[in-house]
Amino acid sequence: MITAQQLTKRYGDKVAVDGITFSARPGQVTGFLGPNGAGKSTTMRMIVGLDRPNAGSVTVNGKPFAEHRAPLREVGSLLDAKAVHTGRTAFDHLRAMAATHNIPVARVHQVIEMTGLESVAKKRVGGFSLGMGQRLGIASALLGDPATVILDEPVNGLDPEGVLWVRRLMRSLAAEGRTVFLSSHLMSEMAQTADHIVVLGRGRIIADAPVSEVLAGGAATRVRVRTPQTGELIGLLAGSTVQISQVEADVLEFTGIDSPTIAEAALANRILLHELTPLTASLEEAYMALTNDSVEYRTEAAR
Ligand SMILES: Nc1ncnc2c1ncn2[C@@H]1O[C@H](COP(=O)(O)OP(=O)(O)OP(=O)(O)O)[C@@H](O)[C@H]1O
Repeated sequence: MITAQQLTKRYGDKVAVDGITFSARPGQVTGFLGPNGAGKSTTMRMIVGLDRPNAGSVTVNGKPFAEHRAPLREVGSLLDAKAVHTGRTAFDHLRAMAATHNIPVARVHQVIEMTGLESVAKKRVGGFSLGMGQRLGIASALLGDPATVILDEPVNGLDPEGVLWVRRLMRSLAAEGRTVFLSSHLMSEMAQTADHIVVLGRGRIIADAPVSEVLAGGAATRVRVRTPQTGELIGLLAGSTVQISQVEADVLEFTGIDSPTIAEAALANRILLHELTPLTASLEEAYMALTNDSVEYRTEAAR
């Protein structure tokens, strides 16, 4: 369980994390989403005691991270996959970590197997690909068999098979009753992995809800209508709460009105419809709608 209350971090004048309150619960995968610079990494660093909050607090399994006697057994984290001594082999790296916490070597073998690193365990970490580095980072995070797992962008650099593997692993860790907290700037990835998401924008929480709710509430649903009588249908339905855009000569897209209402109005006015399709917003669209005003750096094209 992770519980943050009014958690705040400033760097000089910059407020990186602005009084956020949220929790990540056992048995669930909680996705921590936000555009670049939103404050995700800073929050994660505070959770594991690498950064000190200026105000507020955050606890893991009921205590601040630093107060746990054997933190690796409570919280496993992957914050920077490159922060590994590159001259060591993967096995030696894990064995050295295990030794600091009296974790038996048998567990080192177990996590190597769990993360598919058997064939490279005796190779130097310096020669690892990004994907292997991520696997090693995840192996390190799981070493202490922790109740809470925190991973910053865990699928970064992984190929599609690796992405699928991480997704399944995260689901299985949550199914075992662990708290799984993952960050990403991609909603599409979280949609398939997380039960609950917390969305951050410019250091503040802009959504904290089950994935299904964010999808339903994030963006207005559109309806696509194909009709040879576009002019008549526009004349009939255009109003202050209904927006209509003409997509093709005979295709309109409506927002602010649902498909049964359009069908009934068309029937009553003898307007022929060739197609009537509700277009539910994708999670990606819902996320874009949510974070639209909170992107710190934006390319000209996306403005
Ligand atoms: N050590 C630091 N000194 C000064 N500013 C910092 C420092 N670390 C982070 N920041 C600033 O705080 C804000 C939040 O950064 P953070 O890395 O937490 O965001 P993020 O959501 O993890 O982004 P990304 O997805 O790019 O990793 C950014 O504006 C960043 O420039």
